[in-house]
Amino acid sequence: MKNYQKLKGLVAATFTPMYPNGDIHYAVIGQYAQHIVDSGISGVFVCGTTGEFTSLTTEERKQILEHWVKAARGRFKVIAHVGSDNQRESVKLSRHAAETGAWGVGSIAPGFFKPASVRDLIGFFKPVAAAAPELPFYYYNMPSMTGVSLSVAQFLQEGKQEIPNLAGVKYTHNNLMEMGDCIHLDDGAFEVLHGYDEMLVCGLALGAVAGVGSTYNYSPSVYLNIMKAMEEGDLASARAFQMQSIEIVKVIIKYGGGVRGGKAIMNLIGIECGGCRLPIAPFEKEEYDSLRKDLKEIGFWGK
Ligand SMILES: CC(=O)N[C@@H]([C@@H](O)[C@H](O)[C@H](O)CO)[C@@H](O)CC(=O)C(=O)O
Repeated sequence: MKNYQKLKGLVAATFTPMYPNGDIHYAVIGQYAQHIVDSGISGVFVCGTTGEFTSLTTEERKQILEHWVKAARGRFKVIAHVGSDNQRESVKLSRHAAETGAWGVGSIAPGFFKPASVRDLIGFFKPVAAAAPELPFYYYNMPSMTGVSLSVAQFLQEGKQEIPNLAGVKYTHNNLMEMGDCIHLDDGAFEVLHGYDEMLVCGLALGAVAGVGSTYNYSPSVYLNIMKAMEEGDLASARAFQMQSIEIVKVIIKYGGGVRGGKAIMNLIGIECGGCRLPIAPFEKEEYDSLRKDLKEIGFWGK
């Protein structure tokens, strides 16, 4: 694996811009990338949950990644999510990510047929990571979606023996005890990327230094403020900013969660991400009016 600088700061889990008919609106990615630069975000995680990867074809995922790498122009790190229930598709995506010039790769566990053991999970990921041997590989742990609740610490320790480019884990779970364990495993040998935006302060308190999240796309300053306050040891301010994030997350939950609600907020801030693909329902005009009002009430647009 190449020598690389570990992740630090905010990594935005990107939305996939779409036209009203569901086709990918690739042209938006240039403007979106500039927004990422202007927001002070260090990287993007492309075609993950927020990017609706399960609703995209392999060819679309490749093209979306190519647009992001091109638009980034080295100004921020581009991590390709290459996960799939189909290991062979995942290998193809991983190889493509390396050829395209992605900075790193990540993969979620297969969730339909689930690995029964850590050994099986390692076996599943081994060729995927090996298809991009020079890039850091991150396990995307998200038991709420995959139903895979294997020990992450055990995966990291045993996985490192067989996956030389295993860099760490994108930890989207609220088991903070396990998360802390992973951060301190083998004297901090692994990167642990915090995954739940509404609890970022908890991950930072345990020693995480980077997070991957969907709400960073449209509220970067809230999270940059949390990071700054934590670095300065100003817990009261960090907590106050975290409460702002919680208010935002409460709003997106009301509108169907991070993908549906978040995409609608992106449209409201002027990055035309459009709607989601079914089975995520379209956003109605009246919902936009009500969302705008709810965001105003929590001071999203400023006082
Ligand atoms: C379950 C879920 O979608 N989690 C989000 C969070 O950013 C989430 O939207 C946020 O914490 C609000 O709950 C990210 O961890 C997902 C993510 O990184 C991705 O899109 O790959």
